[in-house]
This record gives sequence, structure tokens and C-alpha cells, in this order.
Amino acid sequence: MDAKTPTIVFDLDGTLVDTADDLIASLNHALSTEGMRRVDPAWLRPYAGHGGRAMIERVYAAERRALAPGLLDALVKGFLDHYSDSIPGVSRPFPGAVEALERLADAGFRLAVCTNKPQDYSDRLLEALGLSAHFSAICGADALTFRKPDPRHLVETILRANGDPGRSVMVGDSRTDVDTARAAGIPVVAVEFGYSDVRVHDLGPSTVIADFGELTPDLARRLISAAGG
Ligand SMILES: O=C(O)COP(=O)(O)O
Ligand SMILES: [Mg+2]
Repeated sequence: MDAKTPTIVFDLDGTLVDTADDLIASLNHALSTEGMRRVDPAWLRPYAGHGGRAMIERVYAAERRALAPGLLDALVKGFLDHYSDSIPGVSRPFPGAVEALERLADAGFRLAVCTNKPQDYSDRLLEALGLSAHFSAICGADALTFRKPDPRHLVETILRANGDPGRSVMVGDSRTDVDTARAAGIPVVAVEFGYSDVRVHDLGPSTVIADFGELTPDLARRLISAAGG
């Protein structure tokens, strides 16, 4: 593949893989060590992509309980240790994700992952689900000194995949993904089925898809050429 090969960069949690049930189970495990009641997964799902620290803060705020920094750190560690041991758990690619990856690869696209999930967890999750081989680069939260919404995380992911940031598309589920891509000047497809507390249409993505069947080579090419690539 030459540098002109177009690149599609995927977010991981809430976009490629439905990880919410495992993340929330680990959160509930951590909360139980403090005698907190279990949270309703349906209530927390829109925030599942914000990371453990933000989810814990959200639960404590909703319960109007004080959360000292030392306790927050301990809960985050309990969450991460439990989650680490449970990969891949019940997490699975979203419907149509694998077919979309195959379709895009067959059409000559280079594929990559840019995620705020820690690198080790991202690598192990994608490997356990048999997805790793699809990607020219997998760039986790701690792979660089900056992370989404810093646009350099996305640009560096594309460069590591040997791609061209001027001929790329991001696919994500959250405000963070849309803001990152827009700051990088890269078109962004928002998925409707991920973890967002607002309608993804309202985030200002280039386009919205309701399922992976809509993520066609033709759509990706049109977005790249509309962006001048
Ligand atoms: O785990 C997180 O903090 C978010 O992960 P994502 O960037 O793949 O959505
Ligand atoms: Mg996400």
C-alpha cells in the first residue's frame, strides 16, 4: 500500500466493540467494595465510554456522596484490575463490524484504531476477538503523551498506520471522537449505537450511520473527496 491509500480510523469502545456490560460489571465490582449499591447498566451505558474515573465520579455525584481523591484512586484501581482480568468477557463486535472491516480492507482501505482505552487492554481485547490482524496501527490512551480529544492522537495513529491524514476518515461514537476529528480536519462518521449522552447528530459529525451496513467504501471515498483528499 502506498501513502495515498485511504485510511479509516475506528474508535474502540462503543464503536467497534460493545464493551459496556463488562465495563459496568467491573465498575459495580469496585463500588461493592465500598458498600455502594449496584448501578443500573441502562442508566450508565451512555457514559460507558468516558473511562472508569469519570463513571465513578458520576455515580458518586448522582448518589450525592463525597468522594475523596484517595478513595477515587483506589476505586479506579479496583475497577481497572477487575476489568483487566475479565477481557474479553461478554464484549463482542457490534453487528456488522467485522463485515465492514473486511469490506473496507477488500476495497483497499488501510484500517487503524485510535482509542482512549489503555493500550494493553485494547491490544488484548482486539486479539481475543480475532480482530487485531485487520489493523495497521492500534493506538491506545497511553501510547503517546496526548490523547483524544487532542487531534495529534488521531493524526499520529494515521501516520503509524503509514497513512495520509489528508486521505482519512474517523469513525466514532462520542463527542470526544467528533471533536478530535474536526480539530484534525478529518471527516468523521458518528455511529448511533454507541455510548453518547446526547444525540450524535447534534455533535456535528460529517455524517451519521445507524449500523455498519452503511459504512461502505463509497461513503468513505465521498467523505474523503469532500474534505479535499
Ligand atoms: O475507554 C475509554 O476511556 C474510551 O475508549 P474509546 O476511546 O475506545 O471510546
Ligand atoms: Mg467510544
